[in-house]
Amino acid sequence: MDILLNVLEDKKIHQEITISGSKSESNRLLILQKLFPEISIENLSDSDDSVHMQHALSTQDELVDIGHAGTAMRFLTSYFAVQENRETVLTGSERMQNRPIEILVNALKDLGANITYEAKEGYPPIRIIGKKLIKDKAQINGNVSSQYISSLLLIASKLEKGLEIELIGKITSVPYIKMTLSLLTQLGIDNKFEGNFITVYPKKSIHKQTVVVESDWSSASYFYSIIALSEIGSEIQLTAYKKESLQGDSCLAEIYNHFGVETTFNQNSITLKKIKRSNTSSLDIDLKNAPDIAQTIAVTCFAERISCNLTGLHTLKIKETDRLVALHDELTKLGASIKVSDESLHLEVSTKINANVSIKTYNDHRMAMAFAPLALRVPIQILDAEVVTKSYQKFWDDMHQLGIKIDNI
Ligand SMILES: O=C(O)C1=C[C@@H](OP(=O)(O)O)[C@@H](O)[C@H](O)C1
Ligand SMILES: C=C(OP(=O)(O)O)C(=O)O
Repeated sequence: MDILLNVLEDKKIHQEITISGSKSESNRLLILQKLFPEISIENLSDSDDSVHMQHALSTQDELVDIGHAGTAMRFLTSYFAVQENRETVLTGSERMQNRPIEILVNALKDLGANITYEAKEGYPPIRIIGKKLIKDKAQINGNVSSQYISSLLLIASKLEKGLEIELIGKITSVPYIKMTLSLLTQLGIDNKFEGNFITVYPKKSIHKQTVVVESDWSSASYFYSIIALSEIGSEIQLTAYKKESLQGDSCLAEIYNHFGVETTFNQNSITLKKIKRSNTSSLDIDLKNAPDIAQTIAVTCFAERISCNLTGLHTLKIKETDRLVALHDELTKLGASIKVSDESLHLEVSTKINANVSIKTYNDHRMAMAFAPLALRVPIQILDAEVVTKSYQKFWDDMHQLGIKIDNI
């Protein structure tokens, strides 16, 4: 489905939007619920990635296909490794078969797991013969994806002696590791993170409890961008959010101050308000702790004529697409002057934004959603717009609710 977003004429926005639960929290809790049936979950994410996770956890089929869902691929690798008497072939989309998994597989094999590659060494599909793991110490490289670490942490309390993990090298996407540990703590599973060592203590069962998932902050980023581009006085209220978030992307509230967007925390929601024109001409932001909002910020800077230097982006090359190349190519079509390296992006101030450009999305939900706010400036075409469902089912309905007229092309 290719679509045209017409220019939003009335840029004074006043709307309320409800966003579904965080896909990161949801996919952790779905694994934990399978290990500890005492857990009930509220405000679960309705994303494709969480649907894939639920399906994978309920089927008895040998072949489990998780589509594009990185968290499902990584978290289920450890989960199936400890399912005794079960053999699983875990696979995903063509892109998933090119997203590396070797670091996690090696750590699990060191713990005693039986995992082999069905095709390319180091990549899905993988064959997992579930068994009891008896070792309690692992080492893992922390610089490629934090999901490998969260994956081990999620099963750790069910190992006989728990697990001590030594993280080697620099650690990336740390808030996602802390999210995993905070959820364990909330459930009553003891753990500690000191220096480069994380320990999770064994736990057989927990108290019956309900966990309410906070709504997804990465999804909120597109509304931050829209408010940044809107008229002064515009407001969007988003539910259900809280100040003490487990999600690292809640740093949006601070970052978007630079664009004149103020965040107010209400009881169960946030209000984003455009309070002033941005007086920033250049931004320098390290996003190693919040890689998923890099595309949103780059597009906001381009539209707001702010130059930016985004660093800490080394994980972007192995996400749904190579996001650095995708951003470079699509922003260039719009008239941007942009340079990327393997871990950074530098954008100069552009004098104009080309209209009616077709944005390719490369099977990446965030490419479609990050470019959508440009409809506050120029008409823009988004190709394969249905990709958004990976994380945000009703994204285009919500854009329509804001007043953006959308035509199929
Ligand atoms: O653990 C998680 O839920 C996630 C961790 C991050 O991945 P990396 O650790 O690979 O950067 C993030 O980009 C992804 O969208 C979700
Ligand atoms: C990188 C992402 O997801 P995953 O790695 O879980 O596929 C994302 O949602 O931006």
